[in-house]
Amino acid sequence: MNETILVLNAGSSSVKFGLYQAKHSNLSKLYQGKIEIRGTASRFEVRNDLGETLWQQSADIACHENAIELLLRWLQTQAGNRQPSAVGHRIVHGGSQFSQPIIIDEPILEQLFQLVPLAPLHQPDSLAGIRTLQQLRPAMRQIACFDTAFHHTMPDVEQIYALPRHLTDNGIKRYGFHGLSYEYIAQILPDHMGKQAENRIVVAHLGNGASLCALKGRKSLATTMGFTPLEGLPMGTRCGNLDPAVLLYLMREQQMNHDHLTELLHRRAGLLGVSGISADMRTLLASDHPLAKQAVDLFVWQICRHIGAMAATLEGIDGLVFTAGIGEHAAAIRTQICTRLKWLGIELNASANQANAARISADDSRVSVLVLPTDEEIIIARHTLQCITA
Ligand SMILES: Nc1ncnc2c1ncn2[C@@H]1O[C@H](COP(=O)(O)OP(=O)(O)O)[C@@H](O)[C@H]1O
Ligand SMILES: CC(=O)OP(=O)(O)O
Ligand SMILES: [Mg+2]
Repeated sequence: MNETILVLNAGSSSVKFGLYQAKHSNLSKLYQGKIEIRGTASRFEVRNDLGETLWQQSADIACHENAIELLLRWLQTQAGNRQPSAVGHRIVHGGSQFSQPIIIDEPILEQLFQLVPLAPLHQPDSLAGIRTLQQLRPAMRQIACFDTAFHHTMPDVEQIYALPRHLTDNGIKRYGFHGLSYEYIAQILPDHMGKQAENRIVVAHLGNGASLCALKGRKSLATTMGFTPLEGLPMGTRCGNLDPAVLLYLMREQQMNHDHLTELLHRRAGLLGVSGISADMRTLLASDHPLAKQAVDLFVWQICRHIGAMAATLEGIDGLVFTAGIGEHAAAIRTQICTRLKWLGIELNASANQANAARISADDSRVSVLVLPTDEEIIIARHTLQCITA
């Protein structure tokens, strides 16, 4: 058995990818990289198995399909005979139907298309990627790995909204997302915390999309995202929690229809909407504009509130883990969060935090605070390998 597996992780602001060589059940990484989709300021980066930068270029990329085409061209010219024989996709919404990775066929793809309205920033791009590959590489097996799957362990009270029963029965309930990232963190947590990993842990996945997950026994007990990746924290361009009556008001008083509201809540709100400057945390932190500061303040304020709620759900907190673009790199944001959460028993080690070290809590901190780079791609590669060898 010798397979080369390509992993595609379509995020809301990027396509991350990995190429892995599978020999029997062993996976070794060949390349990992990222295409940041920022129009004319887009960047394409590839690292080798040691994490060293192998390739960097700026690019003009308008959408995820452009990004995948660029990646396939790069693989064709640079990856020699290591061309992928299977591809694993991160699929953000699996609805009630999918709780396990699955080989994609036409009926499954049709079911996934029906979930597009439930993840408008992600699902269309991942599914377009699947269609592109079906056309360009028809022989390649394609596997779907779901962001929602990890949260199937959440208790019913966490999954339901206070809505009439028939709506819950129709699938209008809380699914949770970033599950492939939480699955990775849950797997590596014992390496950093030993037996404490089984205790009450809050993971903060803070990227362009942002959510929290309460882990107990390394399983998901609660999360901030719900029916769609719009609920919970404010994000790059998403509003997070909102009084639903705001929508009723906008529909009635400003004649906003479904398309206006989708655009407003998913693409024009969040850090971008509040600052009027950018959805990108790097830009906001570098700006001295008062509205950039207010957007960052709101982000931190809401994260702290929700970490408090997660700790209440867990009946205490023993560990806090930061991950994803902002969580892994923005020391200033971690400082602001941890300073406000001192009352929970969190003490930061300032120099470790500045260095993005794995453990950033002070030795006498009751709560361990960690920074753990996520790796959704390796989780997808493992699931993909299991699926094609099953
Ligand atoms: N060095 C950094 N400092 C602050 N924020 C950063 C840094 N690097 C990346 N980010 C932020 O991380 C976010 C993207 O996170 P990421 O997890 O890659 O997103 P996604 O997977 O949703 O596309 C952006 O808001 C970006 O500004
Ligand atoms: C679910 C989600 O918001 O994903 P991302 O953060 O990659 O956009
Ligand atoms: Mg992401």
